Amino acid sequence: MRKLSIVGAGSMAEALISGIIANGLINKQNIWVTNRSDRERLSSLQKKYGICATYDKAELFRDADAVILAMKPKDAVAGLAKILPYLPKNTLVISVLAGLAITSIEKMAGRELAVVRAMPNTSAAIGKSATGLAFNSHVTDEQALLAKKLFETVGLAAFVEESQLDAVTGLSGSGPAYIYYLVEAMENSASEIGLESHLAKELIIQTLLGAAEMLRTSDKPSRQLRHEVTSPGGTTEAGIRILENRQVQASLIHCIKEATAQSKRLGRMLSEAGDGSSTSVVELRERSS
Ligand SMILES: NC(=O)C1=CN([C@@H]2O[C@H](COP(=O)(O)OP(=O)(O)OC[C@H]3O[C@@H](n4cnc5c(N)ncnc54)[C@H](O)[C@@H]3O)[C@@H](O)[C@H]2O)C=CC1
Ligand SMILES: O=C(O)[C@@H]1CCC=N1
Repeated sequence: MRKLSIVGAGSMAEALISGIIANGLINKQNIWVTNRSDRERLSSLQKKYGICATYDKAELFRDADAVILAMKPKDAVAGLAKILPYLPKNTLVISVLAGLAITSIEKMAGRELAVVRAMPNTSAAIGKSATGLAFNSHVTDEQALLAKKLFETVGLAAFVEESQLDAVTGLSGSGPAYIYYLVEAMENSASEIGLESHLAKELIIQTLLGAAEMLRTSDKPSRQLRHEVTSPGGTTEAGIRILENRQVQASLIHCIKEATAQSKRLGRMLSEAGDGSSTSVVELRERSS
């Protein structure tokens, strides 16, 4: 790829930039980035990665093979209205926005576009994202492979049907937050059970790494691995009984379903907003709560 342009310069954009550069997929001077107005943020990215930054849309998009959309969904409609008219005809559009359907992007552009919709997660920052990718019929085989390669620089990438992307968002897009939530609870318990916080953190991290590696390398299903930790009449059994009594597993399933539903709602809201409706993200959140 000769040139990649990124619209939005937040955490997801930075994670992708660092992965792409570390893997040498694109020369850093050919990666361009912009944001809404935070010049300081752009210049810090420029200094840190040696990439280019601009507010000039013609310069940003000139000869770009691909453009990554990486603003927040709430900024999508206004942001896209400003940039879509400047997109060169054959440029591949890659959106990482939660919920935003490929047809909504095409509708907002008012023309046919080659669009890849991707859902990575923040572990992209350390090359460990789990990314789902879908694309429309205007995307060539070469473009689809390029998009996959791009996300493979930041971890695992797999093609899915676009209809599955809300589920990917609810499961692995938001997934790191669920794990951090669990870790918060483990950390908070440490002081109550008499462990010093630094030691507790090391024990927690190693426990997570070990469990993740067991899941990755063992043929045994997660349920069996759990049973192997759980001695009859032992400590794990006593602890898990509390989780079962409080329906923690059912709550987690509910959590993932709700995140998936929110991705769908965001998609509908963005589609309506793109059509000129005045529904805001805040209104949507209120409606769904
Ligand atoms: N943070 C996460 O865990 C994940 C986020 N995503 C998606 O990535 C997108 C970005 O998320 P973050 O990086 O976390 O957000 P962020 O808030 O860190 O960054 C958003 C960036 O977009 C820029 N922006 C806003 N309006 C703009 C406009 N009109 N033109 C140009 N730039 C504009 C902002 O200045 C900011 O640099 C979201 O759509 C989110 O759904 C996807 C997967 C995981
Ligand atoms: O919370 C969100 O909406 C974004 C999408 C997936 C993770 N973070």
